[in-house]
Amino acid sequence: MQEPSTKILALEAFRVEQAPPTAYYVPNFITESEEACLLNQVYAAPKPKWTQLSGRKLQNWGGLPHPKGMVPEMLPAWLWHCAEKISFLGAFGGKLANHVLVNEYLPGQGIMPHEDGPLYFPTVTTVSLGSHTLLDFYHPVNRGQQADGEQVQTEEQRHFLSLLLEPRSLLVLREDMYLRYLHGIQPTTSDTITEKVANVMACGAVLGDELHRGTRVSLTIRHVPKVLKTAIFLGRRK
Ligand SMILES: O=C(O)CCC(=O)C(=O)O
Ligand SMILES: [Fe+2]
Repeated sequence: MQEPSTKILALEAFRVEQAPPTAYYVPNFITESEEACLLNQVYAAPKPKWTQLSGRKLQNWGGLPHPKGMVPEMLPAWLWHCAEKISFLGAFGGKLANHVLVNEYLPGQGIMPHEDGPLYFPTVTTVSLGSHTLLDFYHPVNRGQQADGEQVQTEEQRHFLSLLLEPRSLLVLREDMYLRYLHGIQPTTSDTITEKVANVMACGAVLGDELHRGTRVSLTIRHVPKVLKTAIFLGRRK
C-alpha cells in the first residue's frame, strides 16, 4: 500500500501550494458532456434513493459504511466510470473507490463544519457538478483552551482557508487537510473571493469576485477499507 506521506505523482502538478498538506485541485477534470450525463443519472435515480437532510439531500451508493465493516453493493456503471478514473490516479493508495455520496445543495444550502471520520481511507475526493461552491476549512476547537477557561474561538476565527470548487473540478484531500481540519459549506447564495481562497490561481476567478451559486451536485468518492466479504454475508443469510 502507498505510504500516506508519499506524493500522488499523477496529481502533483495540481497541488494547492497555499494550503496545508495536502489538497489537489484539478479544474475541468470532466467535460461538459460528462457533467450533463452524470447530472441526468443523478436525477434519474428513484425517489426513495434520496435522503432529505436539513440543508441538503443525498444519495448513498456502494453500501453503508459501518465500524464493523460495510456490506458492499456494486456501484452503478455511471458512477463506477468516474470513480475508476480517480482510483487510477492513485488517490486511494492503489485501492479502488467503493463508495460514493451524492449531495445536492440548492443556493442557500450548505453543510456544517465536520470531520469525515475514521471509516474511510484517509483521502476524500470530490467532483462538483452544476455550480461552484466554496469549501471552508476550520481549525478544530482547542479542547485545552476550553479546560483553561480561555475564550473559545468563534467559528469565524477558526476559519482559516477556503477552496473554490468550480463545476467539473476534482478535489482530493488527504493528510492534515483530511485528518486535522474540519470542512464545511456556508448556507449562502453567493460567495466572495477573498485572500483566504487558496486555489484562486487555478480557477477562472479573481480576488473580489462575487459568484452566485446555482444548484450544485457533488460526488464524494471514497474508499472504505473495512468491507464484509459478500460470501460471508450470503452464507449468514442462508
Ligand atoms: O459537497 C461537498 O463538497 C462536501 C460534502 C462533504 O463534506 C461530505 O459529504 O462529507
Ligand atoms: Fe465531509
